[in-house]
Amino acid sequence: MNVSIVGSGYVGTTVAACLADLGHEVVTIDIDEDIVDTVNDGRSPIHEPGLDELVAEHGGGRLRASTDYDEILDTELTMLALPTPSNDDGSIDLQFMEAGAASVGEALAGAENAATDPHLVVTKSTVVPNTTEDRLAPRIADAGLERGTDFLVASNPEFQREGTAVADFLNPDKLVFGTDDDRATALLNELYEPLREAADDDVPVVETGIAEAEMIKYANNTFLATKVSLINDIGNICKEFGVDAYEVADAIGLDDRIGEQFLRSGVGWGGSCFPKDTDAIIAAAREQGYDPAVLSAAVELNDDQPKRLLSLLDDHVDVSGKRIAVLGLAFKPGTDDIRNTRAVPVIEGLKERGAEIVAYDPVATENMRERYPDIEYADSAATALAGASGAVVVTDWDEFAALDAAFDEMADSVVVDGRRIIERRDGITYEGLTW
Ligand SMILES: NC(=O)C1=CN([C@@H]2O[C@H](COP(=O)(O)OP(=O)(O)OC[C@H]3O[C@@H](n4cnc5c(N)ncnc54)[C@H](O)[C@@H]3O)[C@@H](O)[C@H]2O)C=CC1
Ligand SMILES: O=C(O)[C@H]1O[C@H](OP(=O)(O)OP(=O)(O)OC[C@H]2O[C@@H](n3ccc(=O)[nH]c3=O)[C@H](O)[C@@H]2O)[C@H](O)[C@@H](O)[C@@H]1O
Repeated sequence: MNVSIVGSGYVGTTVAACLADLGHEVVTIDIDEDIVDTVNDGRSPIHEPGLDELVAEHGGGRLRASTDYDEILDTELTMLALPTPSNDDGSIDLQFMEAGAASVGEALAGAENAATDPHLVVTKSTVVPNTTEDRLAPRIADAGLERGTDFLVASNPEFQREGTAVADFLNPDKLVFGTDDDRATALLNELYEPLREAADDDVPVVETGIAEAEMIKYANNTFLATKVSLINDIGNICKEFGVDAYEVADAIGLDDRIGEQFLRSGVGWGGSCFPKDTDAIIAAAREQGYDPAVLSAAVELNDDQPKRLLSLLDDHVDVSGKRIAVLGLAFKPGTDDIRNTRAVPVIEGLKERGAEIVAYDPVATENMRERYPDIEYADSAATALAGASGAVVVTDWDEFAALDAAFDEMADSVVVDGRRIIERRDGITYEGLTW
């Protein structure tokens, strides 16, 4: 199939490269010329394992990028993979989605030889229920187009994680097709047929309504975020009792009804989506007159975990004027993404205490330097630790597990681990956040 994807960021580029790898002809459309040039040169605009290879193989060939919305005219369907950031009140800012939908409509309306089949516009981004219906379809129609004749809309939320996006996209637990027209369902089935054939296991397809599909995405993300907050709550109780929360989690994870995943307690959840999506669905629910108590508590608990980490550090070191190492800046390992990383509240707390911060991350340093140009960045964990009077671990990068002799070079070997990643215990003052 010929496919266009508007927005060539984390999701758009990953989906595009994977669809090209599965045999589709894909063009991404982005307003950022650097991103477009990068993709066409066969380079990935983002750090994501496996993506460099796919873009190198298909970039400039079956995978192209452009700034020109008219490219969608040669395609059968267009996915909107545009940002849906938070407004100050937590609701989602739809300006990028609406701008993209309007541009798609204008391109379709300006076609000299209008296609006979309606063009399918798929909402890939995460949007609250009824957004596609109430806010996006009307923007497409604004160009003088008729829904059902000139265009169709659908929701096909994406469940990939950063750091494993390529593998997740190619082997999803499920595909969700939210449609109100059989022609849209048929196009989505055709789009994903090669993926389902190539996947390691059977991939269930959930065919549902558009608003249901939009809500499934929020239910999925907020359920997982709440699961982590719940294990953090349990972990905080464990710490009070001197109980190892990881042994507890391993045991409860054996119960199929609980499941072993997302039971790693620690400094909490960050990233571009859990915080944003939780806030967005809480704001949307409140607008309807419902106040989601559990989700609000999950957010509150998550906000407290970095404070608990720093308070454990305070128990051992007065950090004012002392060199303190922050190990890990990305919101999770495998990515250079620092959006809503727990490292930010940790750095803020250390700054408030007057600490001299030295930070290290294998890939996210440059992104963090833009946000905090004034702190010191080390080029290795060992360099960050050398001479430090304390260290906090914020991201569970594998390389931190093996740190050993580097702790002996600290001025005072106090290590507060927010991710249960450090293996060394002997000869250092080690505090786990929930163990
Ligand atoms: N990052 C992730 O792992 C996941 C994100 N999502 C959702 O997918 C959506 C997109 O997220 P990301 O890919 O992370 O965003 P992103 O910020 O990485 O990428 C968005 C891209 O859209 C481009 N753009 C902005 N306005 C445009 C316009 N009018 N026309 C063309 N291009 C434009 C930007 O230049 C940027 O390259 C969000 O709703 C997010 O919640 C869903 C699942 C996973
Ligand atoms: O909508 C999205 O963008 C994506 O959000 C999450 O993916 P992602 O944020 O990339 O990463 P996760 O692996 O879910 O981790 C999120 C945060 O939770 C934290 N986490 C995760 C698991 C755990 O057991 N403990 C824990 O603290 C991680 O450190 C990280 O800060 C979801 O897992 C994806 O399904 C979804 O598509």
